[in-house]
Amino acid sequence: MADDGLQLNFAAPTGDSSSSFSGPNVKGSWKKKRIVTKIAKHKALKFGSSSSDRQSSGASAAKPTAYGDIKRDNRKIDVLSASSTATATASANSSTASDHVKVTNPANKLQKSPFNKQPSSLQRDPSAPRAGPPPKPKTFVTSLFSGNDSTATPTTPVHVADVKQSSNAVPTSTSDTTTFAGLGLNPLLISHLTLKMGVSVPTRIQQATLAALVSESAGRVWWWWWGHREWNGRHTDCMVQAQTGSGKTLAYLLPIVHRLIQAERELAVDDRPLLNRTLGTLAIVLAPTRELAKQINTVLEQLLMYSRGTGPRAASESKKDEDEDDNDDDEEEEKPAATTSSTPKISKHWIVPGLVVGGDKKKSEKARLRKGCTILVSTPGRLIDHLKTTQSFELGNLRWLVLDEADRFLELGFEETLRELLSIIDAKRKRILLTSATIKGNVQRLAETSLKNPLFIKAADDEEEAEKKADGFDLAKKASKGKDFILKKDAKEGKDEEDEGDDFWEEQQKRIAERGDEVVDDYDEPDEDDEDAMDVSKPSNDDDAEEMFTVPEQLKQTYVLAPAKLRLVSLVAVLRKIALKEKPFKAILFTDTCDSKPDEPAKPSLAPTPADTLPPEGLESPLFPHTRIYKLHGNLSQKSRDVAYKGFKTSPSSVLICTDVAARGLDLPDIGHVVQYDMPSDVKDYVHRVGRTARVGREGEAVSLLLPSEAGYIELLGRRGVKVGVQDGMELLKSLVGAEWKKGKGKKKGVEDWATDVQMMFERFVLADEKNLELARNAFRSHVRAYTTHTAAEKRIFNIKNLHLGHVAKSFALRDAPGLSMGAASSTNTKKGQQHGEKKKAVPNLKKRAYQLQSTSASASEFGDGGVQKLVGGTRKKVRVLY
Ligand SMILES: Nc1ncnc2c1ncn2[C@@H]1O[C@H](COP(=O)(O)OP(=O)(O)OP(=O)(O)O)[C@@H](O)[C@H]1O
Repeated sequence: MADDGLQLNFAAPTGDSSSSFSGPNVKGSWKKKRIVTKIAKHKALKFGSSSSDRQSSGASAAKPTAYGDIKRDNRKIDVLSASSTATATASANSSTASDHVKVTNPANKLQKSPFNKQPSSLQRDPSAPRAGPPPKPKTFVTSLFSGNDSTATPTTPVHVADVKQSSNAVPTSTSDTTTFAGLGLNPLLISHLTLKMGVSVPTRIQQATLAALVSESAGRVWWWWWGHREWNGRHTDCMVQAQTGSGKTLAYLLPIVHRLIQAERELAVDDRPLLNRTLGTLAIVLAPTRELAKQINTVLEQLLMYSRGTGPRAASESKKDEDEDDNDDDEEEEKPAATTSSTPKISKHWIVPGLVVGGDKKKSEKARLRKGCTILVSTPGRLIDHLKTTQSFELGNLRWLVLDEADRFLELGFEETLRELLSIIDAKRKRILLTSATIKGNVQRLAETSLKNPLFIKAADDEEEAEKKADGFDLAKKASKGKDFILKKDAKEGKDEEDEGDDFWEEQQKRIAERGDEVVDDYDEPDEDDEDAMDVSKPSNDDDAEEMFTVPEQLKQTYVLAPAKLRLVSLVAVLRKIALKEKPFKAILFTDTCDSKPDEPAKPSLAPTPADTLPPEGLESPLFPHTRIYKLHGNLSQKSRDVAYKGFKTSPSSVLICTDVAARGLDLPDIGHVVQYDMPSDVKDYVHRVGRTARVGREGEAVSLLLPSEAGYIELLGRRGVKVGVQDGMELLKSLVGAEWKKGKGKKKGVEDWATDVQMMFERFVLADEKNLELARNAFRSHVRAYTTHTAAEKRIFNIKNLHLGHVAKSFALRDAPGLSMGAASSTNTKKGQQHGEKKKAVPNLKKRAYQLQSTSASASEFGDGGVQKLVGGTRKKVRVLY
């Protein structure tokens, strides 16, 4: 091991943490002691020093544990079969459980974690020579496996989640009413979808939206086009909800394109179409992130190739326009689109896609808008910008507005912006669609106040319901918590259950009127005197807290309870395990924040190079052979974002370290794994994050790393319909064996040694350079800051007062917790908000939550016994701001 002034010690800190620091120079005997300790530990690990050994050596309180006996059988993930009454040990012995995930209730039984080793002196081989008290080492001594939080090791399984059939897959059984043709989709589109896009059967949500928005008699197109708002009975607007990866993008694009084609045909006079791009923008699709907007635009471009075959004019229109528009040449004549003989012909193509997103050149966007973009995909900030500054942006004929990931807009503080936008186009609009896998109360509120008599369209969750749908277009009509209104068969004939629906909306209106303006307090510290509020097993009072979610059933979700000191090595272990098992593989690694400075990685790089050299084009780390690691977060330049995203997509084996900027909508079919190093600040984001894998019926796995103190999160997820099984933490660490940056570093003796070595590699890497150190410190601060931003429902679990900052520092490869300045990020966020034209009041009130903590290396060291409590002296208000 390179001499970095640091030695390892598996002895746990005693009550007096300072004893771990300085002492007389007894180097020789210390080394000897360490060797002896290691031998004893190695023996214990290798030859079955299990609970009984530990009990006899002072660990008598430790019970057999659900995860963690190192000598246990070699199952990869601890995917356990369990009944509600089986004990964890029984579960562990089940051998046929590989298809099951054991879901435990962490709040049930708590016991010691194997992560939390007894002092190594207690494990010493009694025959080992030892004279007198152990000498105190001169150097800084640390152990990953002692002094860990062992408060919440789950043991009692409460639910077995059988892996069912894929729930977001394309249905296998079809009938007339569940095919594109049966649903009345334009034949041009059907043949294009089948021949060119590999889409031959609609997914359930596509069936539902097509049934609602397409199955109209052709004659109605006239009425629709010329301004009859309520052409489909009474419903003009829709909310569309379906699981992640269930095909929502085509679910809303297909009806739009279909309608435009129909309108073109209906309105042609003597084969001369009346419609052309000079009508301006007829449909706008808004996406919360640039990557998602680009992805939607790509799908749209592919779809609009329907009429071209070999002459994809519209698809290349954007690119061509960009080039032309850069020269500001807007004199271009419309040219007829080429068609192939294999697809039905239309005389001229006029549906032109357009993309305007932040980070792109505004000048060329303006020129494109001036020429006319029939369907425009945009991010909200840039759209507002054009609405305000681009005079030639024609919206007089706008017929559709789609908010993809609608709830995300509201979270980002765009509610006012959206209302502004809706009010601008309200007089002209014909249809607004809100879509998401998670439609929260805030979206419903927006719908209540801004949508006209909306339909709630939800995909059937199971085959049975899908079958029902085949019989009669079930459309969940209106949403209320836990209550859907299903349109019966006769809805198709124009008889829906509108009375019931109207009552619902009237009630909602009343509720809003009674409630008055809501004051949102965005840092609601849980009241510790309120027992209910602090009890994780009880539902929160949060208005949205008990919303139920569904995730794809074929998605295997597990969690690992890793004490803070072991979080970093556990993360490496998770990724190594994937890398060793699957070649090639793609994984997304979510972290909670990016650093506040541009172009710095969200976390210390997973490669042994200076942290800020994790470049857009990625790096390979010897820890994960043949795997390229990329980073993506909102503070990167657009160019870096594009390069990183493209690199991640095209590399055979790759990991994308990212923030929630990649949580929504991104569709990469080959992502097999999602890893969460930090939990998102809202359960619904958990659903979106894990939804990056297991798309359209494919397999996928999601692993979350939780602190023992956060174990209540699993119960909370369970209450919201998301069942997560447990993984064996110590078992997982076995994949660290062989992990090193340089070969030949001496014989490793056990998993703990490997884990410690990996941790040391990171720490040395961070210590090697002041810049790395600062990056790691920033990441630590960002993390602690982000920890305070959980929703009210989760603050009981993610309570900053539970954190041991010294241990948390370890998870950032720091040896001591740096000082915290909680207000530091507000400026970044504020800037961001302003950049998006956000009103001041919509900016999260960071000032309120930005209490400042002062730490010293002694009090916040991993050896200190204090977490935040010590630093804040019990309550936040008493904190002194020292710098
Ligand atoms: N009918 C279909 N048959 C086969 N594949 C489909 C079908 N419809 C969509 N897909 C594919 O499914 C994938 C996921 O689609 P999409 O991104 O629209 O899902 P989503 O529901 O919007 O997911 P998220 O909620 O995560 O944004 C895409 O790769 C798309 O090409």
